[in-house]
Amino acid sequence: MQAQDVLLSVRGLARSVGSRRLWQGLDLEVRTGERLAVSGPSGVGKSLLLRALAGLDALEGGEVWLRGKPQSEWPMPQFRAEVMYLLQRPAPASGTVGGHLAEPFGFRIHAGKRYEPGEAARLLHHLGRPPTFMDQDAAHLSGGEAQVVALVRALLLNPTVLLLDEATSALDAETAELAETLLRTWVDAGPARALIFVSHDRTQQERFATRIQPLSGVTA
Ligand SMILES: Nc1ncnc2c1ncn2[C@@H]1O[C@H](COP(=O)(O)OP(=O)(O)OP(=O)(O)O)[C@@H](O)[C@H]1O
Repeated sequence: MQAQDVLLSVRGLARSVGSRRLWQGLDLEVRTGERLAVSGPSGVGKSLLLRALAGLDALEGGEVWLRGKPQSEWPMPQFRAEVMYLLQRPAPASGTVGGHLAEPFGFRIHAGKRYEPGEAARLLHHLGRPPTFMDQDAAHLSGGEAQVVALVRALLLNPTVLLLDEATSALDAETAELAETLLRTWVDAGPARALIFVSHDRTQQERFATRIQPLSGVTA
């Protein structure tokens, strides 16, 4: 593999909460085509690691790199358009599902992208949602439906790296596997895509990950 295959990496990352040091000297990287699982016991800092990778929390030590350039040198909106973080409980949305999916295409940072309703419908269909789902009230979705919408919204925006923080945890087993198929296809379609995910479901980790990185194993 070439150095340019590395899409996202961290070097020497440190994080404390209060007086407790969670990790320091943490190194990690994800390359084109990878589906990296970050594993570890509750409270080890998996979510905080994904938040650091996404540029959502200030770094205490170390540096995050995207495609060979430090996070600090990226305009943050552009960085966040390339490194997208999906959390377990997506923020409440308003309007219809279709409107919510189309909304970010009106943001300046996504100006070069075009909303394709047909593609949105195809992805929703793959995840078992009927055509009428587009007209449903986005504010009153179930936990699993909200995860489906968040996932489809992210895929439509086509980032470079997707960070999934228990982002399929509310889905039934069948839909979770359909989501994995969709994500696998998305990563493989490239040319330069990868994802990092956190899941408490050990069978999902083993089934879906191309590599598993134990967080405790990288703590200095
Ligand atoms: N904003 C915060 N302020 C203070 N402590 C925090 C904050 N966010 C997280 N923590 C603490 O940091 C530690 C790591 O949290 P994090 O959510 O990253 O763990 P995790 O490994 O994802 O856990 P889980 O598997 O239970 O989701 C926990 O002990 C948590 O209580």
